[in-house]
Amino acid sequence: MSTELSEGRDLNRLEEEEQTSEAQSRLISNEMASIPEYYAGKSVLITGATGFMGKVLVEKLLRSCPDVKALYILVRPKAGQSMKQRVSDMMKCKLFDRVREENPDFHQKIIPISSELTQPGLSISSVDVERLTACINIVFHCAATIRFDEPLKHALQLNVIATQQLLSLAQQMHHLEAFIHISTAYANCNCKHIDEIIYPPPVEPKKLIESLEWMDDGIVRDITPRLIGDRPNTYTYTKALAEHVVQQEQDKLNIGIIRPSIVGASWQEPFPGWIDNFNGPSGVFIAAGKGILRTMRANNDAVADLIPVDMVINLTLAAGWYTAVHRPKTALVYNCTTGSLNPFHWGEIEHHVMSSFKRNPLEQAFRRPNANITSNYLIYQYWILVSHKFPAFIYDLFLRLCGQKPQMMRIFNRLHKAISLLEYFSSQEWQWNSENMNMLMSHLTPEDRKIFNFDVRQLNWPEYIENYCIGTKKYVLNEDMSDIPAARQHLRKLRNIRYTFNTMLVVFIWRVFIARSQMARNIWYFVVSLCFKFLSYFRASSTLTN
Ligand SMILES: CCCCCCCCCCCCCCCCCCCC(=O)SCCNC(=O)CCNC(=O)[C@H](O)C(C)(C)COP(=O)(O)OP(=O)(O)OC[C@H]1O[C@@H](n2cnc3c(N)ncnc32)[C@H](O)[C@@H]1OP(=O)(O)O
Ligand SMILES: NC(=O)C1=CN([C@@H]2O[C@H](COP(=O)(O)OP(=O)(O)OC[C@H]3O[C@@H](n4cnc5c(N)ncnc54)[C@H](OP(=O)(O)O)[C@@H]3O)[C@@H](O)[C@H]2O)C=CC1
Repeated sequence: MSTELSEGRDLNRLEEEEQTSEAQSRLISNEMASIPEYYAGKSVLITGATGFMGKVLVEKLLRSCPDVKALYILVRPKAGQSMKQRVSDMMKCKLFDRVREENPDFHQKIIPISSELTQPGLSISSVDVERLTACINIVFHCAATIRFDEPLKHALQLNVIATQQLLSLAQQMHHLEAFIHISTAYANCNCKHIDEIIYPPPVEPKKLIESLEWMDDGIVRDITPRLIGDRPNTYTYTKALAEHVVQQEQDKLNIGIIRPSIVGASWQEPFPGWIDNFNGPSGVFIAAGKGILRTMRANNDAVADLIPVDMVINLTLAAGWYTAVHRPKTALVYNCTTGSLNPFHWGEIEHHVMSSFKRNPLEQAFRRPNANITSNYLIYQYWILVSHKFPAFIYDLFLRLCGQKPQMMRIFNRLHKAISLLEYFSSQEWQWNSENMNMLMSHLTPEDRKIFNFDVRQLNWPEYIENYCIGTKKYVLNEDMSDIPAARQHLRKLRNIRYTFNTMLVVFIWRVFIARSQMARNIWYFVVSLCFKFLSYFRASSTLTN
C-alpha cells in the first residue's frame, strides 16, 4: 500500500516536473518570439468585438498576426439580427477590405460564441464554456457600455459584474497566458494627475452590487449622484470599480490593463481616418461640419487628449504579448495617452476641424461650418441663443409655413444634452504618467515597433484631424467624395443667404430704431463721428512717426 502511494507520488512529481519544464520551454520560446510569432497558433477570446475598438482589434490581429489560430468572439443577437447575421455583416465591413485582399478566407478564423454579458454566466452555453476553457490562450475584454447617461444598475451590470464573470471564466481556462482588460484613462478623472496604478475604489464593488440588488430603479436613480461623487457619470465610476475587480485576480491571472484617453479615428491603419460612430469628438465634429453646432464649452488652452484607435490597438496587442511572455507579478496598467508626449489643444482642434470641413464640406449642411469654443458660461449662453436657438426657431417657423413638421428645436435640444455630457472632459485637463507605455515600446524589436506602432510622438495633428474629418464624412455619413464640388456650391449658397439676411437685418434695424427716433439718430451720428476722429488721429500719428 505504502509502495503504491509512493509510486503515485513519484508519478505526480514527474508529471509536475514535465509540466514545469514544458511551461519553461514555452516561456523561453515565447520570450524570443516577435509579436506575430507569439500570436501564431494561439486562440484568442475577444469581448466587444462588434464595437468600434473590438473590430479594429480583430482586423489588426488577422492582418498582422496571420498565423493566429482562432479568434473566438462573444456576440449577442441585437436589433432583430441573429448573432450569425451580425458577424457576417461585420466581416463585410469596409474596415476588413485590406485583410480580405490579403487572405480571402480570414472569416474561417473568426468563431462567434453567443453571449449576453448582462446575463448569469454571460449566457454562454455549457458546450461553449468547455470549448473556451480548453483552448483560449489570451483574453481581450473590450465590451462595455460607454454611454455617459447609462443608469447605474445597467452600467454596473455590464462594466463590473460581467467583468467579474469573465474573470471567473478566465480562471477555468487551462492554457490562459494573459488577460487584457480595456479600461479608460478617465476612470480616475477625479484626480488631476493619474499614475499607472490602480487606485482604491470609491466603494467596495461587492457591497455596492449587493445593495443595489434590492433597490428599485427609482431609488437607484435618486442616489446615483451621491454615489458617483466627484466623477461626472456612471461610466467613469463603473470603469474605476471594474479596475479594482480585475486587480483582485492578479495573483491568479497574468493581467494587463489598458487605459486609453479619447479614442478617435485611425491614424494609419488599416487606412487613415477609419471611424464608425458618433461617440466622443466624432459626433461633435460632424455636428460642427454640418453647421448645426456653432458653439461648445471647452477650454481653448486645455490639452485635448485624443488617441487614434489603431495606436490603442497596437499597444493592446503588444501588452498582450508582454503580459504573456514576461508574466509581471502584479497587474500592469498602461495609460495610453498623447498629452504628455505630443500635446494638442482644443483651440487648435477647433481651428483644424473648421478649416478641414471648409475644404471638404459635408453634404446638405444646415449652415456654413463656423464654430467657436469658449469656457465662459455667459458667452456660451449668448452663442447658444444667437447661433443655435434663434436659427432653429426661424427654420422651424419656415417649416411650419411650408406645412411641414418643425424639427430643428428638437435636434438642438438633443445636441445640447449630448454636449453638456462632454463638456466636463473638454473644459479641463489631466496629466497621465505613461512610463509603462514607454517601457513596453523599449521591449519591442525594431520590426514590431513598426508593425505595432504606438509612438504618439510621430502623430502630425493637423494631418490627423484632416483625415479624421474626411473619415467622418466617408465612413460615418457614407458621403461620396465626388460630391464635394456640389457641397461647396451649397456652402456658397448658404453664404449668400447669410449676406442677404444680414443686409436685411441691418436695414430693418435702421428703419425701426434709427430712422424713427431723433435720439437714436444723434447717437448714431455721434458714434460715426467718433470713429472718424479716431481714424484721422491714427492716420496723423502714423504720418508723424514715419
Ligand atoms: C464647436 C465645435 C468645435 C469642434 C472642436 C472642439 C471639439 C470639442 C470636442 C469635445 C469632445 C470631448 C469628448 C470627451 C469624451 C471623453 C471620453 C472619455 C473616454 C471614454 O472612455 S468613453 C467613450 C466616449 N463615450 C461617449 O462618447 C458616449 C457619449 N454618448 C452618450 O452618452 C449618448 O450617446 C448621448 C450623447 C447621451 C446621446 O444619447 P441619445 O440621445 O439617447 O442618443 P443615442 O446615443 O441613443 O443615439 C441615437 C441615434 O442618434 C445617432 N447620433 C448620436 N449622436 C449623433 C450626432 N452627433 N449626430 C447625428 N446622429 C447622432 C446615434 O448613432 C443613434 O443612431 P441609431 O441609428 O444607432 O439609432
Ligand atoms: N471609445 C472611446 O473613446 C474609449 C473607449 N474605451 C473603452 O474601450 C472599450 C471599447 O469601447 P468602444 O469600442 O468604443 O465601445 P463600443 O460601444 O463601440 O462597443 C462596445 C462593445 O461592447 C459590446 N456589448 C455591450 N453590451 C453588451 C452586452 N450586454 N452583451 C454583449 N456585448 C455587449 C457591444 O456589443 P453590441 O454590438 O452587441 O452592442 C460592443 O461590441 C470599452 O471598454 C471602453 O470603456 C476607453 C477609452 C475611450
